[in-house]
Amino acid sequence: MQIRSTTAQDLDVFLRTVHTAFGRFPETPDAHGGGVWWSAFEMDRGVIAETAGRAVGTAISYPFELTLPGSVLAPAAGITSVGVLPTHRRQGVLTAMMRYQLGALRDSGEFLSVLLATEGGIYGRFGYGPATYTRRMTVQRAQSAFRTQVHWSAIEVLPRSEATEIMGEVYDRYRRTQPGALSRPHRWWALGAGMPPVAPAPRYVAVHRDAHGVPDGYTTYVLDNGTLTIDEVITADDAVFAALARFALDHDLVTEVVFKHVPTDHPLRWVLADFDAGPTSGEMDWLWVRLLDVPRALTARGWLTDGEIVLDVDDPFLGEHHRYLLTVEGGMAECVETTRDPDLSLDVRDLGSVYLGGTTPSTLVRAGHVKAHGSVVKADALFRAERPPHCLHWF
Ligand SMILES: CC(=O)SCCNC(=O)CCNC(=O)[C@H](O)C(C)(C)COP(=O)(O)OP(=O)(O)OC[C@H]1O[C@@H](n2cnc3c(N)ncnc32)[C@H](O)[C@@H]1OP(=O)(O)O
Repeated sequence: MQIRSTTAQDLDVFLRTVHTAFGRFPETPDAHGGGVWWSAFEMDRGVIAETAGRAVGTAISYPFELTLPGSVLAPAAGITSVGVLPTHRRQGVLTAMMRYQLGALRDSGEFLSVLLATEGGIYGRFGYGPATYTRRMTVQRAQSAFRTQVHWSAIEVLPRSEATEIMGEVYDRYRRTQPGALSRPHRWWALGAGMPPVAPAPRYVAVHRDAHGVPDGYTTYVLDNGTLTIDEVITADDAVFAALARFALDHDLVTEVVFKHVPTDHPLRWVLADFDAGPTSGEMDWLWVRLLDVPRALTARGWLTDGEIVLDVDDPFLGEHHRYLLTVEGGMAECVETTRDPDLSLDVRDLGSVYLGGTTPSTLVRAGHVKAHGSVVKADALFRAERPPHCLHWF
């Protein structure tokens, strides 16, 4: 078997192979080559596995910016379209592609990689840990009174085709403040790549404007048989979120509103007068994080609490084991190798899970994955983020 990087000439064979791996026929792109989930690929970022000159496996990465705690923007390679032909599975093709791809990313200076996993059992062995979570919230309109009245007069409903630029701008402001959020490059919006609501699927877009008429929030939704389903509410302002939620809940012909993606501990539940009016369900992992360079990743993120901690980090896939002293002062961290006794011994995949603050080290200690050599209270306080990380981007 051979693994090689792809070029623009490989697009057809890449798509044929990945569609066969997923058992799906490709959709037809629009006249400009866009409108399908893969249209924003950069083909020089892909890999193909071949046996006897025939493609049997694929993977590619997007050059994202990931928002870290402390509103720090960091480059992150978003791996996607991982597929191995049904006839070639469980023979180490994915393992070989991962080794090639993670090695190439490290060589090019990347220190973080992210992905969305189709199955929870695949990526831990490669050093990825689940790091953001999402769930749905369903509010019955009849029970939807807010504790404090909210007005939404500054909202306008636009056709999807007229809202692309506004959505791109509002999304970009939002994602800079939300730990766990990913950039959506202009090319991605322009080509209508991805999945609904960003792909040109039938959706309405409600845009909220501030006192100067500048868009500061939007929501994309569709109403079917009394259920108004909201794909995403995008704003950096919680009051605007409440206004857009009220708009949806005040919509005629609606019996319930389903917010498809809300982060853990979102204030919407508390905005409702009746706490039980916003039950949540369908909690799932979303973004998985892999640290490719532990000191660079740890010193890149912002920190809310001063302190120091010694981490003994095992990386079985890359065959590495290092002990680091992390010292945080004034929100900035230093990270150096040390021989001091560790506070925590952990696998790099578990470090990926706590990195954005979405999972506490103590949860993983209680799960038996992470070993604490003493109290874990300090580690929990250190890794906390300003708010639970959340990612809405599908790729
Ligand atoms: C980021 C993304 O793109 S997610 C998309 C992932 N792709 C898919 O779901 C498409 C359908 N599935 C596939 O194409 C393939 O089955 C893949 C890509 C998931 C796995 O490819 P393979 O070449 O079979 O993996 P490989 O042989 O390298 O397996 C490595 C190890 O992972 C395990 N593994 C592989 N797939 C799975 C799985 N779905 N669930 C649990 N374990 C798995 C294997 O058992 C093996 O374990 P071992 O080392 O203990 O023997």
